[in-house]
Amino acid sequence: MELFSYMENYDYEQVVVCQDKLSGLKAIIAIHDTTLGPALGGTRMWMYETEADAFEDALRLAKGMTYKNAAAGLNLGGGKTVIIGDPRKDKNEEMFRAFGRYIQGLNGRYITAEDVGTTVQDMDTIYEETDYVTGISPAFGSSGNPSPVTAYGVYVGMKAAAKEAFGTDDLAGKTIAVQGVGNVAYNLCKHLHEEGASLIVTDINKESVQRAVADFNAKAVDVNEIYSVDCDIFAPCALGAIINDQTIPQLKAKVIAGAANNQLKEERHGSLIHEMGIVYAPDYVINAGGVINVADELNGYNSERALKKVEGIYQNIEKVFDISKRDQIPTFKAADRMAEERIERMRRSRRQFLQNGQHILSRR
Ligand SMILES: NC(=O)C1=CN([C@@H]2O[C@H](COP(=O)(O)OP(=O)(O)OC[C@H]3O[C@@H](n4cnc5c(N)ncnc54)[C@H](O)[C@@H]3O)[C@@H](O)[C@H]2O)C=CC1
Ligand SMILES: CC(C)CC(=O)C(=O)O
Repeated sequence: MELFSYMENYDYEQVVVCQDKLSGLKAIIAIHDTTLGPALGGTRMWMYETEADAFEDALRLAKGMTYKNAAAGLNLGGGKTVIIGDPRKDKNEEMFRAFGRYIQGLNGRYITAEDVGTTVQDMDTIYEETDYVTGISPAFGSSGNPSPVTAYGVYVGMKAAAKEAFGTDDLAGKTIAVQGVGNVAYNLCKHLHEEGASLIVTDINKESVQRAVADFNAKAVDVNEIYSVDCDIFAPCALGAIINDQTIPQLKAKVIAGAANNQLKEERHGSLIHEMGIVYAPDYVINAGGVINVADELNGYNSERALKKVEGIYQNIEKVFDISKRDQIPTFKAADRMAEERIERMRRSRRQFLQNGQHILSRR
């Protein structure tokens, strides 16, 4: 990847590469755009096969956060971090404390939280070194693990997508195929099971599958079967780029509505599923519950206020469908249009987020 031409092409502000030999920290902080405010996005820890894969994931995720925060009506820009390593065996306290010092050095331009492979405990460790972290333990007056709230947002967004596809937002009796039953999707399955939906699940982690089968009477399938099972709704809740040339021909679902970031491998795949008549709930609109929840910490966390805003994902998904039909464009483009119009309106009045005065999260 030619990093500078990629950054120039997609308007990235900053990429910070961090290493700490003692702890083994290898992190890439990507800040895409801070027109709306400080960049907020989670920290993902994953066993990337190559450094190029890690850079690509960080950059794609960071841009996704710009659009997610804009579309959710937040005064936040987009950024994300990836840490290269196995979250099950490479973590140590020094790693996250060193990472926290790198974040503190950005002086509030980037605020982190959880994502795949990181936990509330990791955020608490980061909090030892920097103010610019959210999703930390409620003991600190914070919002805790964002995953259950993300799951609730995906649940209400999925209901809006079902109404568009089936004429009703009642999910009772619907068959939903869930890819990846981790933090978010386990909580999503709880909501769906309680509403009377039938669940088909898969995961590379067998224990996660067994838990979903036991708790929600889910049917388990192999990871490669999930795309072709007979279902009404496909819910991608694992990693990105899974809507692609290999998987699209297998799909039987009428709706795609899931938590995973960057579900479309390329934009053309969003156009392809639109032409096939599949109702696609854009990933960064439907999965914004987590960031809406942690963003509420910037005003002094109030769970009731945050959840009320998360429920608005239902109307936000409906707004995307309205734009798609009005302008005759795929839903992923309608979501981009909604986000870009908000950013442009704000860009006319200010440029990058610069730290002036006391940052609300600043304790030092
Ligand atoms: N945690 C949150 O609040 C938010 C998460 N997201 C996105 O939602 C997705 C899930 O996030 P979490 O639940 O937090 O992560 P997680 O790591 O708890 O769950 C992901 C699950 O997917 C499984 N998985 C990975 N590759 C797979 C594959 N090829 N096939 C089947 N399963 C596979 C993993 O084993 C894991 O159980 C990610 O894309 C994340 O970026 C988006 C917004 C907020
Ligand atoms: C609070 C975080 C989970 C936000 C984030 O990184 C995301 O929505 O992907």
